[in-house]
Amino acid sequence: MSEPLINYLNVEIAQQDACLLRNVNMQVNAGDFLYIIGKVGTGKTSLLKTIYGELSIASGEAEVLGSNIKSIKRKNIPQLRRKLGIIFQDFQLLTDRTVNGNLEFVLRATGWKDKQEIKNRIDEVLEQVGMTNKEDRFPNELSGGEQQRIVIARAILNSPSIILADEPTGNLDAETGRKIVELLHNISRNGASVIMTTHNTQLVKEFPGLVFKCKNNELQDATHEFYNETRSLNKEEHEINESALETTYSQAEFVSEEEADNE
Ligand SMILES: Nc1ncnc2c1ncn2[C@@H]1O[C@H](COP(=O)(O)OP(=O)(O)OP(=O)(O)O)[C@@H](O)[C@H]1O
Repeated sequence: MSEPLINYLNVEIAQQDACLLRNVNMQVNAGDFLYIIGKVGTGKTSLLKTIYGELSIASGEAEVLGSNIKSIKRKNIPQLRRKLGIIFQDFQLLTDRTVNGNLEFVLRATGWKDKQEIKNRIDEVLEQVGMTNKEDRFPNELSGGEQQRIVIARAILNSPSIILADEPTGNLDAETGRKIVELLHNISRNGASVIMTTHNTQLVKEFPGLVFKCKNNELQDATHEFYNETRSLNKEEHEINESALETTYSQAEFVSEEEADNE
């Protein structure tokens, strides 16, 4: 099997000397779809920041696309970031440019020169995110969901092998959020790895992936806990008939999620 795209070994992540996560062990392989969940302030965003070189790791060993994150030189960070697609919840499109202008800006900044190639690539990514015919719109002429699609289009322009999405559905209504996660899943099916932080456990259930939870200063593998549904049922519930079981389970799930959030 090929090397993981991201390999973290016993990494400690801190903000201003306050330890957020310790002993982080995380391997991300091509095509993985990985959710990072956890309560507010538990270090999800900080973890993503270490991947794109915005925050140094406090200790341990970390490699991202062959770069050693601990020893990487500041001048080499832009080069690493060009191989990543980064998506934030506040869209950060340039408001004084059209969709086309936003996408062209990134392509030119990353070395694209040929006018026709630029046009073709913009057409391709807009098609991929279902936004053809919107290239002349300014960001304020688009809905939140449409803006987020353009941000995703921008993130995939240079065919990154890793996409980092920090709460990409945070500002969107439930249905639009679903469509965005569906789109990210489709992109990962084409080979990119996606790492997405979220508070929306419903989406995590609906679109399965690997699940890591920031809790008690650790990054815990919660994948099994999420998808092994029978685990949250007690013995009595197993004895009731099948259709009642389904209803009971969705309630039990809801309660246990709330309990988890209230911990
Ligand atoms: N630049 C910074 N300087 C100092 N402390 C910071 C900085 N950024 C974040 N922190 C602190 O680090 C902790 C973790 O923040 P982080 O943004 O990683 O959490 P999170 O799990 O992503 O939270 P949320 O769910 O609210 O997005 C918080 O207590 C936060 O106040």
